Amino acid sequence: MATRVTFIGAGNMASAIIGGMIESGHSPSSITATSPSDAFLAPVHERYGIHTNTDNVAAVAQADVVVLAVKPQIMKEVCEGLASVVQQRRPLLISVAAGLDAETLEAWLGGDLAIVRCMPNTPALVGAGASGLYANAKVSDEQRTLATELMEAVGLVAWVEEEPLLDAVTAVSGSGPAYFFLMFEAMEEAGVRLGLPAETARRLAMQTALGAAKMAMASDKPPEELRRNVMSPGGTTERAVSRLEQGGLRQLMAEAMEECAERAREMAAELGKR
Ligand SMILES: NC(=O)C1=CN([C@@H]2O[C@H](COP(=O)(O)OP(=O)(O)OC[C@H]3O[C@@H](n4cnc5c(N)ncnc54)[C@H](OP(=O)(O)O)[C@@H]3O)[C@@H](O)[C@H]2O)C=CC1
Ligand SMILES: O=C(O)[C@@H]1CCC=N1
Repeated sequence: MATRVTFIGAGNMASAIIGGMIESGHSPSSITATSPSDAFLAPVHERYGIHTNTDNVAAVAQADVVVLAVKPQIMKEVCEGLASVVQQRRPLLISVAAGLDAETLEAWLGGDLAIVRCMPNTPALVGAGASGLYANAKVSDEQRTLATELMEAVGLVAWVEEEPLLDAVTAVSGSGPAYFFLMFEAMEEAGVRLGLPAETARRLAMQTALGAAKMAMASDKPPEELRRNVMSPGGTTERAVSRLEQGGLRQLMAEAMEECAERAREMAAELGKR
């Protein structure tokens, strides 16, 4: 029988993973998603053909894997409500919440449980996600393989052996799509200022990002060399890149990502109080 996966929460991140799983051939009938509101679940059911349920406990009672995909701020309440069924059923638990550490989640769920923390990102929806995974000591090799298979169905998987590194993963890839979307906005606005129709500037910017990522992933050359190949001496790219360097792009990126990781640590401290 197919592995039965229940998502607690059916929002942006859960929908992205569910959409990617189905796209990669996972049977919709083995997936359940929960949310407090039937009105919210109806379109999810309609769109993906999965089971939906407003009752978290009933949905977990049938699950082999439970993906905790609610906002960190309500995770304590949700976990405490699930503790009894989880202790009985003992599924593999995968939390996608930013910040919250495995020890805290395990305590909220009644203790002594296999917990994988996963930091995915929304491009999972199109099978191009990037996830960092960390397993607590109770996760078996089979369960690690199961978590890997589940997340590889929607993109790249990288395991980290030290839990705090998940905050770095959050800064790179969990929040990362937003950095590129912001870059698209900025490139579109600048393209329009240079006279292009907005739609043309947007499509060119996105295709360029896709092409650059594909090319860099297929190449054995580091990004720096690929960049230098675009920069003809005395040419246009050199002028643009020097402006970005003078404007402090690298330092700005370092600071933004440090803030991101710091926020994950703050959230853990704020929410992890038991
Ligand atoms: N968005 C992203 O790019 C990423 C998010 N994450 C993590 O994913 C998690 C979810 O984020 P995101 O999907 O963006 O948030 P959303 O707000 O989009 O989704 C949260 C979902 O949880 C549902 N929910 C609320 N209360 C309950 C409950 N008691 N039981 C079951 N479901 C409930 C909400 O339903 P309703 O709307 O009806 O309240 C909603 O469907 C967070 O912990 C976040 O840190 C991780 C990586 C990337
Ligand atoms: O912004 C957030 O808190 C979540 C976690 C990573 C991406 N979105």
